[in-house]
Amino acid sequence: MRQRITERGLVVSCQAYEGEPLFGPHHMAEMAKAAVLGGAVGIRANGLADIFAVKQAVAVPVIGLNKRSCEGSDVYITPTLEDALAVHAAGTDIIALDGTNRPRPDGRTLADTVKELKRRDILIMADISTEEEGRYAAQLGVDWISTTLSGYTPYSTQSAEPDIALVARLAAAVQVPVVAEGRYGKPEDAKRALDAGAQFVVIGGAITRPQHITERFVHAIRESG
Ligand SMILES: CC(=O)N[C@H](C=O)[C@@H](O)[C@H](O)[C@H](O)COP(=O)(O)O
Repeated sequence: MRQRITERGLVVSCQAYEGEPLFGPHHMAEMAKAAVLGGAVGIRANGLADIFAVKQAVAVPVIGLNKRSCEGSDVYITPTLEDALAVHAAGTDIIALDGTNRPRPDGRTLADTVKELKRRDILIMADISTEEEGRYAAQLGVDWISTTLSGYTPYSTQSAEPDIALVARLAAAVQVPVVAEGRYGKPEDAKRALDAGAQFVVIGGAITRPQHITERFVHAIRESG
């Protein structure tokens, strides 16, 4: 039985890139266990092997995606219907996919893709970058709208800070639950996003990428010294 995330709270995104010390399903599954011990209400995981391992390791719902760059398309978060079905087959509870209306590598529109997944009763989180994209994805019938891509498309707000204003605008505009994601580095920002109307906040690097956490401390020490 695939699980929904019904609670308000924190979801931890456990992702490492190839070449990083923590890359690999074993490390990500252990990271997920640690996140759940800390109170996470869900885990976000990338890649089929990581999704499978994380599902075995924790009982909370898992949001799965498959990041893949494809020639001729800027869409890389679960870019095709085939990717989405593979993520589903790996056991994920919720599929995260690019929720923008940009051309997709398989030639399907976002609407076609959502329709096919909904026909199979699959839970979908749409990763969007603007209010307009969020409104459109909500209209298509996705289950969550996440601000994941704000700052990562050339036409969205560019900032080093999380886009809490977008969370607030979406929460007022759509009936679908809104997720705050992207550049949440401080607990007080996560709290502000929930106060702005997010159902939950997804935090990645600030919790699960020790090399970046270390770098932040090292820079702060250098600046002060
Ligand atoms: C833009 C994009 O590709 N975001 C990815 C989505 O899965 C991940 O690289 C992020 O780590 C995740 O969204 C959490 O964000 P942050 O690591 O900033 O807390």
